[in-house]
Amino acid sequence: MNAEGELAPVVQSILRDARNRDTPDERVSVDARSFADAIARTESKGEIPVIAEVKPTSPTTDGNRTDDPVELAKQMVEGGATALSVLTEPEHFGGSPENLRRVREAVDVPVLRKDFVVEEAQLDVVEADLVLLIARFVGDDLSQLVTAARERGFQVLVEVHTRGELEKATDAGADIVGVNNRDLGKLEVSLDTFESVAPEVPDEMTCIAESGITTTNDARRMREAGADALLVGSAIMDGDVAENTQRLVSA
Ligand SMILES: O=P(O)(O)OC[C@@H](O)[C@@H](O)c1c[nH]c2ccccc12
Repeated sequence: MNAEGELAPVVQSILRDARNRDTPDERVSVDARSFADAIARTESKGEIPVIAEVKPTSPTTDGNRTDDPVELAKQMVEGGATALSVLTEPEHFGGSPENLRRVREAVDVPVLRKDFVVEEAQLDVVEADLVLLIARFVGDDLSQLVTAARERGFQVLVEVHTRGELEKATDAGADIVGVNNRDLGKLEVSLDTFESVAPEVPDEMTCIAESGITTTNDARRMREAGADALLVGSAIMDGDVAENTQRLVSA
């Protein structure tokens, strides 16, 4: 069975849509805000680096948050977010490249583009300080795609879910990895995933715990397991965004 056959049907349709979307002819050239520096600034204040995610909805979320993404982003920064993640996937996450463009203009922290990038031309859709590449979806082209993204000036976050994928990420020269606690096959979340994969992450890599982090306990648990930063969407989007961010930053 190929990797796609093991994916939840909704994830298969997300990938199909991503491949069929139009891409620009011109390459982007990004002057990226340093993610490492942003982490260091947060650490020096004795706070937990949190990447707060502007995610209007998702296949595993009830409802759709329709507030202006720029307002949400500003509140996240006010709450102490080290960086922001902005969904650009329109069909299943209510995102857009325009949301990212506007958010990046309105804040001065690094901004991650959250989408399902599987081929080079998709990189040119919009500028961002970091771009996400999901090891499971990119397959054998990971190393080429990492290089193509860096040539454009992006910092690259490679997402993994297993030790095998971590090895692929390492082989592809990744220096920032995110361990996704969500299994994209079943869409189930378990924080055990990070605890099992993180010890294998080489020390010199920046290691991010992704998904399913809700409470201050979860945040501390991920830090103890070796997370340099936490990527949090739903728990921040649900309610007062500034307050939710602040709570996790000072967990
Ligand atoms: O809302 P959560 O459980 O805090 O998760 C945030 C983020 O990790 C999640 O949105 C995510 C992780 N990897 C992705 C890839 C594509 C889209 C979304 C994601």
